[in-house]
Amino acid sequence: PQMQTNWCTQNGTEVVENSNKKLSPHQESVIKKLVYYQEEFESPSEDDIKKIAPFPQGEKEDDNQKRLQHITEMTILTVQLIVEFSKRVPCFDKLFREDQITLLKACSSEVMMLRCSRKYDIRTDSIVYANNQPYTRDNYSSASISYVAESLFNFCRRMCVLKVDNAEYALLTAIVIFSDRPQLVEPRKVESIQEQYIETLRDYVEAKRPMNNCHFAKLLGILTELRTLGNINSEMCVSLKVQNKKLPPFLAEIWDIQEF
Ligand SMILES: Cc1nc(-c2ccccc2Cl)n(NC(=O)c2ccc3c(c2C)OCCO3)c1C(C)C
Repeated sequence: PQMQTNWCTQNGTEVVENSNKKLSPHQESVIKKLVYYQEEFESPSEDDIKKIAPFPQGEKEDDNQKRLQHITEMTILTVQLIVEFSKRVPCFDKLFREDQITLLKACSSEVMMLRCSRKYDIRTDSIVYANNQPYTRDNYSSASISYVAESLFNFCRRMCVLKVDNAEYALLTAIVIFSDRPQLVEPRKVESIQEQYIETLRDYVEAKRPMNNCHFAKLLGILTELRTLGNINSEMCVSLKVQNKKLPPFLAEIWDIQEF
């Protein structure tokens, strides 16, 4: 049935507007594909997790480095999943290899935060990740990076309140991937691809929640927040380096920790 929105005009006569714009078949198939690959590359496999050094239990001081090591190795596995997902996002293969790498380096920490928020459990106020170990508050504090945990968990709670569904997560991830970044060879091309994903998200939200016209705006607000969180991550990487808590080469390279 045609969903209808009744708008009352000043003099009280009713103007009936047809509100549910349908998604085009193309948009439907893009969303289906994104959600499929989002599930496919959601968490590291059991075997991969077995290869990671176990998270040291107990409160020994020097274990801080080992705890950070554990978080770092889990992050490396997750970033690799993000790379696999990106390769299957429509239009990503239309970009120069150079721009694909620029986009992946810049979006990986932001997509990581987005992934964490999908795993956030508001009841236990923790991020229930693959082996429900690495991204918990006390793991962050015992890895002596507790100061960022607060803003990560606040972000996760905000996402929870917004009740973002799988399709919205997948579209948001695509929009984050095709964000404007420094040194792109084809910035206009990346921008026009992003615009298509933003339009699809808008049409999806309109079709799903016709009366809620600020939900889409709130979803776009998430992008700004992610940009800030990603920047804090970069600053943290530099400060870890200064504290001589070296990050593995893989992360140092993708997060551009300059060898100074
Ligand atoms: C190995 C490693 N893995 C992560 C990470 C872990 C989970 C989500 C996103 C990221 Cl980037 N981080 N970054 C953070 O944990 C991190 C950094 C800054 C933040 C932040 C997080 C989660 O959260 C929001 C505020 O700023 C690190 C380092 C560099 C320790």
